[in-house]
Amino acid sequence: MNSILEFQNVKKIIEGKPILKNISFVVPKRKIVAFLGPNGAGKTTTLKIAAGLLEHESGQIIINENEKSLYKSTNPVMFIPDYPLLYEELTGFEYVEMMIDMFQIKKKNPYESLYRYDMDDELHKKVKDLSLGNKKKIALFTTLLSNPSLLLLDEFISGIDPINMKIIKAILLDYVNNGNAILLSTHQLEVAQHFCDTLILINNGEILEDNLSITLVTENHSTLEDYFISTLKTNGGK
Ligand SMILES: Nc1ncnc2c1ncn2[C@@H]1O[C@H](COP(=O)(O)OP(=O)(O)OP(=O)(O)O)[C@@H](O)[C@H]1O
Repeated sequence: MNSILEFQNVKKIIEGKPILKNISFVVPKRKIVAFLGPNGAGKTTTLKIAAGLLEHESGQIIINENEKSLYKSTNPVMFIPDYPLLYEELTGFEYVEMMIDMFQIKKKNPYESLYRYDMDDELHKKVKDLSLGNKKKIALFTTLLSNPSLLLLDEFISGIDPINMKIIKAILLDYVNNGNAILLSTHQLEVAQHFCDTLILINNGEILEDNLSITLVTENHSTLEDYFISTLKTNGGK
């Protein structure tokens, strides 16, 4: 099996307006896929549909080779929004404990990989007093506890300093190398260029490019930003 997520002609209408116009794309196994597009292109809507948080009008969504409505086992797809919603009054540690209970994590030591997040002292603070970077690290740690095969990240890599970015990158790389995949929406093209394997480009609810190698893009354009701007221009801007 090579793909973890497949959208086939998925259509979404909101308030009578077509937001996704029969979109099709694939997220392959063991890849970090950059989901790129201008503001309002349809990225968050797509991620929410893939996560099961929004319904779609027509088309098929295949996850791990099962049609979405059929999957029943532990949730294979997890979504982290641009601003993680955590319980602000709990300490970081209490929040982690609560999620371990909630997901009924049966691992011998669910805290085993927590050291990688380098949060020792921070976990004793209330979530509301943590920096955005540390909130994102807690969201990532607790999300990965349930062993999803697909991680959907909406603007996750913004607002993270270079040290935390290095930590997060290493964790996410190990995650995909273990046979999983990530679909990551971002406007930070420089980060995407060095972090992602392939890209999907969406504009105005239509897929302009699917499964395009970022190495190939940067061979033909000086940067991902250059590719993004010129491709959108060719396709009539926003
Ligand atoms: N609940 C809603 N009601 C009305 N319109 C909506 C709703 N949700 C999304 N839209 C519209 O759908 C379109 C796509 O929105 P979406 O948030 O998916 O875009 P995006 O690519 O994630 O944008 P951004 O990069 O700015 O986050 C936009 O025109 C947006 O206004």
